[in-house]
Amino acid sequence: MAVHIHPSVDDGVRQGSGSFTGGTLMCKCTDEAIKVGIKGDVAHNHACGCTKCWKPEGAMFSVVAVVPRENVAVLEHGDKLCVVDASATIERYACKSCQTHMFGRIERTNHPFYGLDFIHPELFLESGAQGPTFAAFVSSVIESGVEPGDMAAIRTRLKELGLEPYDCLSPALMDAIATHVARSKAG
Ligand SMILES: N[C@@H](CCC(=O)N[C@@H](CSCO)C(=O)NCC(=O)O)C(=O)O
Ligand SMILES: [Zn+2]
Ligand SMILES: [Zn+2]
Repeated sequence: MAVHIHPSVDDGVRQGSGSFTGGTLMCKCTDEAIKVGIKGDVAHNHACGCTKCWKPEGAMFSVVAVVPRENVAVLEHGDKLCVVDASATIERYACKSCQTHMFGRIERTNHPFYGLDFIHPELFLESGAQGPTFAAFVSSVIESGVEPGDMAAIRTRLKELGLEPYDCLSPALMDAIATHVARSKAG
């Protein structure tokens, strides 16, 4: 079985230039496209198998990364943005016309990732942003209809691409979450 993860990684993961200074994300509309400016490079770029992250047509995984929220600015056609699910931890701002998610924002100030926005680097008009380095919420693709029996091949393919598969986030991010929780409890 040929396993397709995401069009931007299926031919091999492209590493970032290491000197990416930011760029513009554009939605898929051919007319009046939304543009969002991002300052600086992305961090923690990963393939995400969860049901909530935006994926291009036909992709099994999303590719999503974080940037400081103050580095995100809506440049054009922001009137076309709407929040997909206001009850979600990450409020994802999508284009009303083409459904592309432009950025996801956490408003809960006590959340471990408060201050970071989630974006999809494939929407950059420029190349050179950091590439994905792991795969998160891999088992969650089953919730989108993937056959449980296909999971072994999917995890093998992710490893082959250098995207270590995890069923939640990477150890570094899980440690960051646990550290935040421990410090909050310590008051
Ligand atoms: N099995 C669920 C998992 C959804 C989930 O918890 N997603 C994570 C990762 S998104 C980017 O890595 C998360 O933090 N979600 C918070 C939110 O989406 O608001 C499923 O697949 O739906
Ligand atoms: Zn659009
Ligand atoms: Zn996700």
